[in-house]
Amino acid sequence: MSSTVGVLGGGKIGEALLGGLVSAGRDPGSLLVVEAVAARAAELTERHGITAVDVAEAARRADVLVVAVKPGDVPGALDEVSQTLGGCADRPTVISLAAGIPTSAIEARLPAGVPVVRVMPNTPMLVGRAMCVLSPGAAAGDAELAAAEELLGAVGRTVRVAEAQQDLATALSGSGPAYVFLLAEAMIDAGVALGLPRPVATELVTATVEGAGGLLTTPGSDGREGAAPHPGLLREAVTSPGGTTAAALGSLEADGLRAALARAVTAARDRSVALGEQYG
Ligand SMILES: NC(=O)C1=CN([C@@H]2O[C@H](COP(=O)(O)OP(=O)(O)OC[C@H]3O[C@@H](n4cnc5c(N)ncnc54)[C@H](OP(=O)(O)O)[C@@H]3O)[C@@H](O)[C@H]2O)C=CC1
Ligand SMILES: O=C(O)[C@@H]1CCC=N1
Repeated sequence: MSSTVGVLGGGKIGEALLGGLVSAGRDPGSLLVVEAVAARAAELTERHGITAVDVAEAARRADVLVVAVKPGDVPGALDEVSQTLGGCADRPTVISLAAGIPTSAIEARLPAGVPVVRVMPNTPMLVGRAMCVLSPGAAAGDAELAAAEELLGAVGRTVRVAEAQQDLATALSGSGPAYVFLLAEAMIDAGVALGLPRPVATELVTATVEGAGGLLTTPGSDGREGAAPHPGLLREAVTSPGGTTAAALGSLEADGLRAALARAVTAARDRSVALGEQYG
């Protein structure tokens, strides 16, 4: 029998996890959601066949309790969990998806010894293509970390990092899908501005992003066997001498795209640190 997973917060990332797990074949009967907005809870129940419960029931029944509320709501949600867990012999592993909040701050609000794993996921989880970055807290051993990896491995890839690197992981893979969506949106708008019908521009760009992602993740696609594809080599393969791509890349470099991205990732990293200081 599969373990019971309770998710606190049925928002964007909570649904990406729940929906991704159901799509990956998990029994919806093993999934609980605690959602503050009743209409949203009903929507999730209807859409994914999962069960909406209150926080006390989730804390009592879940083997794994996933915290998927906004960073500012984490202290309040953990206090509610803690009240229930105080009277429970069996305690779940707590997986926190909240940006910025250190495991030490989560542990401090829970009964002593509750294992905590900090995870930075991303929304491609909904379609089984998440990047989940994991760091164990003080009371999480190999068994809890392996269980978290097994759970999240069903909806994408997992990687372990030292907790000190979580804010940077948040800036790259947590927020990263939004950078790609912005790029896609801007490309579509440019195509429309130059005369393509929007549906055609959208199909061209989305297929291009998907295809480029396929090259980036297919070993040997840059002509080198046995090594991870290098983005620079893949870009060179598109760039004919004196051609259209060189003209476009020259324009992007002149407009400072690389520096803009570096500043954006730094801003996201700094914001993650600040969220931890504010709510941790
Ligand atoms: N969205 C993303 O791509 C990612 C998000 N995260 C992290 O996941 C967390 C959630 O983000 P996201 O899903 O985008 O946020 P959302 O606001 O979409 O979802 C949070 C949901 O939780 C509800 N909620 C608030 N407090 C409680 C509570 N005590 N019990 C039950 N439900 C509650 C909120 O209701 P209400 O609206 O009424 O407050 C809301 O519906 C954040 O900590 C974020 O840092 C991590 C990686 C990626
Ligand atoms: O924007 C945020 O704060 C969250 C964390 C990473 C992605 N979304």
